[in-house]
Amino acid sequence: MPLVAGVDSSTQSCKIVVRDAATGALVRSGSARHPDGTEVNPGAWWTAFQEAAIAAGGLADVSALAVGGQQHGMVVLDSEGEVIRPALLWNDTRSAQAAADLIVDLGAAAGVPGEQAWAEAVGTVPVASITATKLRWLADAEPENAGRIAAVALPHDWLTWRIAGFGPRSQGLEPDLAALTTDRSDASGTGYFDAAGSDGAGEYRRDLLALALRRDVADVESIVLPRVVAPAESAGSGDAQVVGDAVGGAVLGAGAGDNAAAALGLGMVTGDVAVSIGTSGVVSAIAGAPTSDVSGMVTGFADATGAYLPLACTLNASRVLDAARAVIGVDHAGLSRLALQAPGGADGLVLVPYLEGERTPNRPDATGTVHGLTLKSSTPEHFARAYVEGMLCGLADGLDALREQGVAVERLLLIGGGAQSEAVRRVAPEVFGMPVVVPEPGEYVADGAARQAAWVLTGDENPPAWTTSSTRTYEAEAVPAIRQRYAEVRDLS
Ligand SMILES: Nc1ncnc2c1ncn2[C@@H]1O[C@H](COP(=O)(O)OP(=O)(O)O)[C@@H](O)[C@H]1O
Ligand SMILES: O=C(CO)[C@@H](O)[C@H](O)COP(=O)(O)O
Repeated sequence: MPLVAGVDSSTQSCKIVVRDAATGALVRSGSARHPDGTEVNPGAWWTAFQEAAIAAGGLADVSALAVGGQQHGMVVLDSEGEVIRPALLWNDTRSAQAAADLIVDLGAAAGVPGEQAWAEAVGTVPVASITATKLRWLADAEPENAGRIAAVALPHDWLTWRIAGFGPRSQGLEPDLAALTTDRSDASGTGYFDAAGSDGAGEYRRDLLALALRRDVADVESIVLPRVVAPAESAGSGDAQVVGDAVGGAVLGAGAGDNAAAALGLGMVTGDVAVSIGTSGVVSAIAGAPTSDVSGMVTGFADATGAYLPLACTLNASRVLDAARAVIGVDHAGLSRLALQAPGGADGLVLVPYLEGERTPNRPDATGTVHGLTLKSSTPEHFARAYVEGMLCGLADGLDALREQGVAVERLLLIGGGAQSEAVRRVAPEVFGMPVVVPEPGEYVADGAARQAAWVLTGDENPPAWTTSSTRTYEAEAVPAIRQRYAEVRDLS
């Protein structure tokens, strides 16, 4: 019975699950940390992948493997396969001005408001997270580096390429840029890929790549963009020489952006909405048709099966809880306990959680603020509660934005590292105003990648019907005052 591996190369770590291809049963798993920071040398992802593979008991017996990864990161390669500069990650906000400039530029060219022009072109109004804005930043701030670009890839594309045995010539590897692959879900987050184009298969918009790099279209024709591999198509095979016996010639799946992979791992269907509390806070849903939100709150990405994945993403999620732990001096369990000891609404204490600036809404220079502090609310319990509520209010705004785009919201699934917090699980229904379903703790991005790998093995029309994990539903009376108070102060700072 063949085994498959799924990889989640996420912001904070690399996680690998090995599952039975037929049933989806978990066989073993491993993980390794990524370095901190919003600018990372991709070599660190490769190192972490190898460490995670060893922690997972090796991958020599695995028949297929696919990589889910943090979206949007800009990996620029020269003609020798060298990474030109460290990758700028999705949560790096230095390209905020570039995003604003690109909106103006496309609007001027199209003769309509820039937000409309982008929403119509690729379903997404650029913010600093989007890859195209990072390329514009590179063209402006580091023109010499921009001039050396031979290929642009995303984190999961680059890692798949390395696993397939390609890499920089300086390391004795074959720098075959034409062997770079991606998938429609991750490509849809670049800002230069129209997921709905070419009858829904998606197509690159080289004119937008050229706009980002301040060049003519003819000048970017030679830049290699990864080949977009179809959902159940093979992207090649792992090269044993590169990773010893770690990958052993496994068939490679296309891989996916992490949120699309999570949807596949959860077995999401229309009406399901995932609320993921990782480094990013993500509210996403499967949709049969593309969205184009000119407000920019919802990005019109693609899923990993050929459908769409409208999504609202905040910069401030699990790390808000980490920050609260640091401020109060407690561990995860302690923070949860304290938060649940304070009343709903924390007696008017509100945290606006823009600790890293914010992306949804687009406020890259914002900071976090605390409002309504009184003698009564000056307790660790109230602060713990305010941090949990503030983080969830940011996600509830994203959920509203999805509803405004006509997305059906029938079931909320709470996942990601932060969903392990009992306080988050219990406060979430009060804030969202509906029950939340918590699947058993797991690596749903890596699971989705594993399911994709199994799908490549079968070659069937649909992914294998793996049993989904058991869930627990958290119900509570809605506490509308939490969001009302948050809305009053959200835009004050
Ligand atoms: N029990 C817990 N309660 C709250 N947060 C937690 C808990 N366990 C882990 N986390 C947080 O989850 C985050 C990692 O989640 P993860 O989904 O793996 O993130 P990413 O995919 O962005 O790397 C960390 O910020 C960590 O502090
Ligand atoms: O930017 C987005 C989605 O648009 C983020 O969701 C990244 O894909 C990073 O994910 P995590 O590592 O936080 O899970």
